[in-house]
Amino acid sequence: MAVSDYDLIAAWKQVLTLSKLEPGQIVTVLTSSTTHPQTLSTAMTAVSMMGAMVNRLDLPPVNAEKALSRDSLAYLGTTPLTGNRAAIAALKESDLVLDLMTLLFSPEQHEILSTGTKILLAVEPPEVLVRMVPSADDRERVSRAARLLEGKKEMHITSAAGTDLRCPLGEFPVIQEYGFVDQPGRWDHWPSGFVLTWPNERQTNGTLVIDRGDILLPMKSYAQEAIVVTVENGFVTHIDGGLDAELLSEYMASFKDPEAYAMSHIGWGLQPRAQWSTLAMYDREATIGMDARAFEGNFLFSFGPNNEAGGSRTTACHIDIPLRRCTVSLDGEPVVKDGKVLDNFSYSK
Ligand SMILES: O=c1ccc(O)c[nH]1
Repeated sequence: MAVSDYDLIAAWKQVLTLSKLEPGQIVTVLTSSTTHPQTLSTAMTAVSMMGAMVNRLDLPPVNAEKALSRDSLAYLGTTPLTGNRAAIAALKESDLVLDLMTLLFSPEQHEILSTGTKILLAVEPPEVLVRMVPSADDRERVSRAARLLEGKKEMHITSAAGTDLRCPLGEFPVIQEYGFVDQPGRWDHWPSGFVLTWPNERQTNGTLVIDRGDILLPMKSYAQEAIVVTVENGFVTHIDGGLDAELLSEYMASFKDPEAYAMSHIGWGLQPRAQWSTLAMYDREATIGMDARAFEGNFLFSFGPNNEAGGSRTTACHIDIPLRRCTVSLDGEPVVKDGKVLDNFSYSK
């Protein structure tokens, strides 16, 4: 559904206000060849309307010779910033970077954040941005879930489909994604609405069953039949099933990188305006699938990098898989039951 400039400018002003943008601050909008023109023009207009100074830094796309997909989250690590001292210097000097290109999981992103620069990723289509424009309620919902996760020793995930995975916790921080950057040095992603952390390195054991209807990203497909994934000491050792399992296996194997099989982030969805069914309404390349990552009550797990959380794994292969109908327990206490965020923590729309 098309969006008017008026509505998208209003959405940008809401996000920038929640991100505490001040008059006179410097904002750099980071773009590349896939940046949506309306997202770009309305971002620059909204920043100027709020009295901040706006730059645009346009960088050429990279990885074409390596990536098997045009999804900006499918091939990670090297970005147009890699080795680009002048561009990195400009972003470090900015108070806020609006990333309309995708730096996520890049080492350079951390270097820039460490100077206090805030980075907000926004690459979904305009109507998805407007539908899930973040709110203070989103932050409240996610931060309450984060407080539940802080300090816990184990996340145990089960499902009727057969998932039974134990993830010892404590080595990595809890990360909140609620769609705006209200603290210096914070990164966030608009749209989002989930809490995540990483399991202790090499300590996850058990089985993950990707059931019929669960979503594979960046494939952006709904599994047609169950895929059974075995995890031993933090790494995937078996991927069994039919064609979907074969496609996932072959894709991961194409990276020829053992780190691709490592457990990456785990957590659960908390965005009531995100829907499991949305992905079925879009062409594969029209979205990066944030509805799938954020719909309320999912169990979102991933394989591959952990540099986002301070780890050393920067593998280019990054798989995100949100499961429906799981029970997620923290030190024996369920926070999500059969895909429903528990009443004491559920949130009105
Ligand atoms: O916002 C995101 C997007 C992808 C991902 O793996 C984590 N967070």
